[in-house]
Amino acid sequence: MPEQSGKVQTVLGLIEPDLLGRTMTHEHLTMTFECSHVPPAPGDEGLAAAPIEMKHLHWLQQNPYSHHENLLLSQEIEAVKEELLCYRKAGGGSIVENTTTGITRNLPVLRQLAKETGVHIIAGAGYYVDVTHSDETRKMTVEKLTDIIVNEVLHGADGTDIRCGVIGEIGTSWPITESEKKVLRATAHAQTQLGCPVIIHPGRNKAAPGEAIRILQEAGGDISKTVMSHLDRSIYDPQELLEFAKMGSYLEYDLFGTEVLNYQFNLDVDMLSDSQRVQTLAFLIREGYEDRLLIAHDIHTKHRLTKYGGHGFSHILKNIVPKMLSRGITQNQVDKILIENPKQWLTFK
Ligand SMILES: CCC(=O)NCCS(=O)(=O)O
Repeated sequence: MPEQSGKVQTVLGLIEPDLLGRTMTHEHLTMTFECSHVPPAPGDEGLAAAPIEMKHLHWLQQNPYSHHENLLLSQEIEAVKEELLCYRKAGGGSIVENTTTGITRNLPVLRQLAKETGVHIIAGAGYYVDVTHSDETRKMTVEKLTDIIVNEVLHGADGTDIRCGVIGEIGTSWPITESEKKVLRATAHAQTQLGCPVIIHPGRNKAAPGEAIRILQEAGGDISKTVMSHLDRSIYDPQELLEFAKMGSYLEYDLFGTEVLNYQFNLDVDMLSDSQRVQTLAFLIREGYEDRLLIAHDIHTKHRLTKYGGHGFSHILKNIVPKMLSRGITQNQVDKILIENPKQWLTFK
């Protein structure tokens, strides 16, 4: 039985699950997102190249992926540290940092932030979407990929002794590519060895979450210990959502704070507002899924930090929790979503 059994693995070492407290299960504290740059609309090239300023904020909030500098969250370590201190003051305890290979994971910075702020930080093992896979990664067998992921959890990643406490976010596109399928299978094999939590980033299509879960299932993964991220922009129809929920993964609404007219990555999607996210949580609770729900902000660009006029890491605790309570979700259910469910998911079997 690995030493992680019954514990949560943070970047500072193993902790008792009860120490986690309120937990955001999908955030980024340092990463780069140039792989997802969207060219600006004709005429907006000047805005896209201008420094971030108050007078451009509305444009930036609506076009976050067209501004190169905005994609470099890795430049904001001091601002993120300040945010984490505010998060603690607001009652936050832990954050799962989902940055995987391909989007500039920086484990020494995560360790430093955990030490300086007292927030428990759990780092992610594995690989982001295909477009970030190196030629070397693409050539690897499932066995080799499994070894690498297992090593990142048991011994440390990126040449450090800092150990990851979840596998993911494992990136998938739509359709899921051959290289991503191998990584999914390796994830399932590593999870079988380790009894650890897994978190998946689905492609931007309503069929994508189900397809990723099927691949994991066929490879022996433990779906009850797997989180499906980004449901906010993936499955809208209530019946289709319930069909997906029956597959048994955790259901994560992790784009709280993102309110946009046009979702740049898929213009067919009408992105949920925060009010609609709360309504969806209430719906899933009524349908019996309160033990499966998780929430977060998935901050991954500069403009969502308070330094740049964004909502920051405390938005859920300060604004969304009161809204949940005012819409018939009980304190006990809020605590399940923010404390108990993350604890169950993050504890190694
Ligand atoms: C690395 C951050 C990330 O993948 N965020 C998801 C953005 S979205 O696909 O849900 O728009």
